[in-house]
Amino acid sequence: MDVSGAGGWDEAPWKKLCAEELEKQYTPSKWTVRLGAEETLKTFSQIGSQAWPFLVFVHGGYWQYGSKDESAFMVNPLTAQGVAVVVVAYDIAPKGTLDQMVDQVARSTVFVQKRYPCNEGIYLCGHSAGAHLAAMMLLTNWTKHGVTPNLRGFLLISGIYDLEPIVSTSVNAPLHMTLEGARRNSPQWHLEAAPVKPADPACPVLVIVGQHDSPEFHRQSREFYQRHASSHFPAQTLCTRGWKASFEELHDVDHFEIIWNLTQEDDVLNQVEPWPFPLVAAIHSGQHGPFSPIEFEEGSF
Ligand SMILES: N[C@@H](CC(=O)c1ccccc1NC=O)C(=O)O
Repeated sequence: MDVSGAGGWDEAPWKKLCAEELEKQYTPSKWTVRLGAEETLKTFSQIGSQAWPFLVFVHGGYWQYGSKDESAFMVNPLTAQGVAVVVVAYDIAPKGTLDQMVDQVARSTVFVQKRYPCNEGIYLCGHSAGAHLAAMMLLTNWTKHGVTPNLRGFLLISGIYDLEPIVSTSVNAPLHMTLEGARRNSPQWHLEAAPVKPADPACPVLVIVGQHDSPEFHRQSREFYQRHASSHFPAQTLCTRGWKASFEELHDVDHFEIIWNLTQEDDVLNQVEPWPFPLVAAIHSGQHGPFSPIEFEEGSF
């Protein structure tokens, strides 16, 4: 078939247009009827940047088991109430080292900020080893990441904040942490060593432990939150470091029930009172959502 325009075909209509008119024809924003071109493009580019609150969840599993795919259990109660939920993937041991996992969670948080710059706050929530990784974000120097995430709250559930005791347990077999590596990745020790102050002093940090968590888990949470007379740590704690921290022992739950309960819409963690976060206001205002869960692989940005 002859498509050249020769051989009896009419000349293609667009060929009759001058360069300027052709340009206009192929610039859709010049044809909008309600908003101006610039405003339309700006509005459109923000469709994917809605002003939602984001809950970024970091799963536990002693840095060696668990995955994002098994850890989306809190998505429905939260998305139903207008909170976008991000379930973070990170390379567990033996593939990943503690340093890498900490960096991956930082980069995942930065991803959310860059992808959704209009977010109404990023709330970091972690369970167990995930609470440790989330807690490391309290001490992250964001300048090297090019953006400071809009962190508005931390929910640290049954976490470990001093990794030194872990070095002496079987948990360390696949982790290969040295004492130095353990300290480097211990938020409890960073509170003392690094002169990091909260970027937003109003950012609340809720440290939660289950009533039936072991005494060592209780001690870890309490001492991260606030110094006790018997503490062997240096003087700094979340409270003395200027964080708006609070501590909660959740009644009659163990290390696992404390997080299973997040699947329940009427669970205490999903209700107003123990959450000192503005997230609660967003959850209960009903002005957001419903939304789909957002999941992404670290490194996809
Ligand atoms: N091996 C551990 C399991 C464990 O600690 C765990 C399991 C699932 C999710 C979190 C866990 N702990 C910390 O990250 C245990 O037997 O208790």
